[in-house]
Amino acid sequence: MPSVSLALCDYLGFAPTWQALHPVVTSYTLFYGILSVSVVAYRLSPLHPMYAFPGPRLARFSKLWSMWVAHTGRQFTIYQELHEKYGPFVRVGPNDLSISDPKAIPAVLGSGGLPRGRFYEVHSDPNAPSNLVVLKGEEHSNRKRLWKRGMGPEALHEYTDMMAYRANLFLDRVAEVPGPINLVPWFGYFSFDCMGDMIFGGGFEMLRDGADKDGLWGLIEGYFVATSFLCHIPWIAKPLSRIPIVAKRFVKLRSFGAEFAAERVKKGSMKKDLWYHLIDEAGLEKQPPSKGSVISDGTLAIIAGADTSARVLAAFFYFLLTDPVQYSRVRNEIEKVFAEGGNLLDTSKYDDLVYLDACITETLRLLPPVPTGGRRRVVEGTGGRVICGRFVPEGTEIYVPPYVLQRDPKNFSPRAEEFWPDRWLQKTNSGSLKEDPSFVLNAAALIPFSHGPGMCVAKNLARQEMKMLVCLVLTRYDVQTVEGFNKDEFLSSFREHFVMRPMIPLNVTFRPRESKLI
Ligand code: HEM
Repeated sequence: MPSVSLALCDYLGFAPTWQALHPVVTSYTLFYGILSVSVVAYRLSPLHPMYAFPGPRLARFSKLWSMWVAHTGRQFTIYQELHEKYGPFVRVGPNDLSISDPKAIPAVLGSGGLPRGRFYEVHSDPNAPSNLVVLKGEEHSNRKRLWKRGMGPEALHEYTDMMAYRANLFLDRVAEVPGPINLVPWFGYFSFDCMGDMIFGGGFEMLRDGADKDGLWGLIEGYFVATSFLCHIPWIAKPLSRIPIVAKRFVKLRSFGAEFAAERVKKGSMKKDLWYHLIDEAGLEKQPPSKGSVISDGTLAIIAGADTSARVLAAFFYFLLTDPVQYSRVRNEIEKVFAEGGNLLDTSKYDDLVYLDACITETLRLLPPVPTGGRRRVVEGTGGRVICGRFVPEGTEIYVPPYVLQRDPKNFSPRAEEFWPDRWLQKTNSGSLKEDPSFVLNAAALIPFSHGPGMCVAKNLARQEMKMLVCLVLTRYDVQTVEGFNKDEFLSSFREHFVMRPMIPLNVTFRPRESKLI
């Protein structure tokens, strides 16, 4: 081989340079070759502290396996199959574990559990202040206090009018569009507009345009695809972010946030929107947050909030539209709760929509928008952790995957893989199944919003937003999937890049109906 390259260099006229470089190149190649072989041998050997955990051989020695899995977008089903094969602990990377034992939920995600892993480093913009998801410890709790104020019952009440405006606009716009409508982007327009109003006092107008004209949604989807790869090699994220062409998504996202924030500050707001709470306009904090950190958090809210809610709405309508019995039950319940002349925007009645609530919960169980979840880390220097009776060495990153837990018959039985909202009503009614020993409902294993200190701040907001739109749509329209819609194909088209989304349209028709509700 060296003689071939020498001959080639000679032919090209590089021979003297090559001769000088040859020993250096050979030493480096040898050094890195031996190093790589030793690392791989160590990772596969019984000397590695993770040796006892079973898992695919390729995953044990290289991150390339995880990157391949991320590339398929089927990480959630691949992990489910691995757990079926290997049991509750699976080694899914050289130093990565996936645990599907519900007892791991408090141990890993709960307070006193583990901090977020290096996974999240790629979600941090190196040129902007950290957002909530990247902060740790006390800094995280301090910032979360502001978020909690912005998501409390009083604040939610304040957002109702904004949501109602967008939900009504949705109804008007779908009636104007000729022919069948693909619900997937339209739910996106709705939830992006809601988030924009709530955080920055408006500005997106995707529903009005019937399009994502500024490419914001596309930008976020691309961001999720990129980060779902990079989170497996977070050490590369920082150097990459210095390359302008790679960093452009961050820069664009940041400038979106900054532009909307500038507009919000200029216009002010008559409402106590989320910005009001995050920037602490009420002056409740000893140390008010910087404008930069609020821009980072506002951008995070768009990234974390719009896509997720839109995906749940699409999944919810999919289940309902493919099951006429459930569809009628939900609509009948809405009409009963609001009775004649009732106001569908009266959110205080939403707690009475028990069956609708069960349907939303069942959707979140079967298709959680963040199906594998973010990793947590056993921090170096802590000496490791015992989790569910097994010693886990320091430096390990741990998944507790919602999709796997929520479809496990040990947690939800019978019909673990089926849409069966009634399972959620057995605990409130003295349902006949409650006494049946084969009936299992382990509500603690339901974690679509995660659990513990890193849990979603906005789960009540998300539920309220979904309920409002469902109430309005189902009472004003008869909605049907178009002829030829293939329900199995739609279901198997879901792909995960941190957030899970369907890759084919959910085409429907809207037929107006008479309703006495307003
Ligand atoms: C159905 C809709 C939603 C789902 C399923 C969902 C799910 C999640 C999950 C699983 C996490 C934890 C991620 C992790 O730690 O690995 C999370 C965190 C978060 N979510 Fe949501 N989310 C939803 C809607 C929203 C909305 C509407 C907003 C914003 C207005 C939002 C803002 C956040 C924030 C700020 C965090 C970080 C919390 C923290 O670090 O303490 N989410 N969400």
